[in-house]
Amino acid sequence: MKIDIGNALASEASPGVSREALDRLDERVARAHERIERGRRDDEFGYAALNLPETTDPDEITETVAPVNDAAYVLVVGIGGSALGAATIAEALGDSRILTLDNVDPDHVSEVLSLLPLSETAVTVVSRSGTTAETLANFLVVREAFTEAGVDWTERVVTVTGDSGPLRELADRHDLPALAVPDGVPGRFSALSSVGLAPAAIRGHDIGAILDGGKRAADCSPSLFETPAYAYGAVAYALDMRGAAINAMMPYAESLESFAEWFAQLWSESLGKDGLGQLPTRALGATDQHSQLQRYRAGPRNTLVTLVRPRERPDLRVPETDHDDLAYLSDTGLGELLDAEFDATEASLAEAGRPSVRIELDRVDEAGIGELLYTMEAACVLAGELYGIETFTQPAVEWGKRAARGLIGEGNDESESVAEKTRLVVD
Ligand SMILES: O=P(O)(O)OC[C@H]1O[C@H](O)[C@H](O)[C@@H](O)[C@@H]1O
Repeated sequence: MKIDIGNALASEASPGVSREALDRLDERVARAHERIERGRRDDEFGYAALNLPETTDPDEITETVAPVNDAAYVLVVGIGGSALGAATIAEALGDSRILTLDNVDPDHVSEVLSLLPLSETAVTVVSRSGTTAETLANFLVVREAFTEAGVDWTERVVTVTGDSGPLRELADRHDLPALAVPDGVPGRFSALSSVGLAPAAIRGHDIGAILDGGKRAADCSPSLFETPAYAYGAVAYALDMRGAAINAMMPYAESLESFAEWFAQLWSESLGKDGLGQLPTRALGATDQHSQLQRYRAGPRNTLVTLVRPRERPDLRVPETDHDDLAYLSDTGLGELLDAEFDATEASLAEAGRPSVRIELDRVDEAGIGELLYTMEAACVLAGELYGIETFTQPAVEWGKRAARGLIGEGNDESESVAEKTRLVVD
């Protein structure tokens, strides 16, 4: 994987970071690296996630899901870090038979359940805490749909959860295949564990190759000039400090659209603390080139655009035509056109002096997605060290989670403050 930070330099863009500032920042990166390595060595909470390519056992996952590996479809029931990694991997591998329920929208849940052939569907129900209301509510609905369809749900469900909690009790009571969420790994950093890999394993994908991709990125040296993950984390941090409060993640591949969603959780839950942190936004090239690019290039100077693409992709030729006006398209490929769009967007931003970073992976395949996920996680951990915040907690999200539980349950302090909210209603 290559990361090009040239268009984020102060000589090219505003906000931008000067070479001298980068050299100074590199000294802080070296100290942060030491801290990260210590955390990895001691398997400290959060830092342990960066060991997953080594510590995750792909055979254990494959063996545990074996009772359901005849499934034509997999339905992932989870939310946040318990869903986005699996969805990102499924999309990158081009597997549209892995579907995700990560919202409690009744119309959507009903539609998904009515479309799936349940007797040929495996369900992975995933919750680190085992208590998340959306996941457990969806699971109860899914379970009932199986029963109504005359399918024994206990034969179709795999659980992925912690050592205790309601989901673990359920797995024990019904003797369900159960995978453990590894200790010390927050949900948004768990893509390279059973959490992200179990659905792909059920569908017969080579999850070992995904982990091998992670290993390729895991050997970090203490300099941003040598480690792509650190280059990205350090530059994003430095640009934020200079006013780029928004980080627009813009992959040029449909197979990476969910990756941008996964990145948004990683970046915002990890770094949005103490009044700090970039707001990650999601875009897709070339589609959003025809909408959001206007704002990136001509709006406030507060946005870093992160452009991501594979260096190789299968192409699809554009047929020849006898229309003179379209002749320039003849004998090109859609992939070639997409690459030209990527280059044009990058140049357009540079021409207006707006910062961008280019991330290129070899291919969107098992190793490619493993490497990309790991690189962004390491970038995020590095950025957290530079900000000096607690990267691995999410107290603001937990508040909302408790309030929602209080509102539909017996009430609590958080749900009371919902009722006390000031209203100024216009009807
Ligand atoms: O895996 P669970 O315990 O069900 O949690 C699912 C999600 O819940 C919350 O929203 C957390 O802030 C997320 O980080 C987490 O990924």
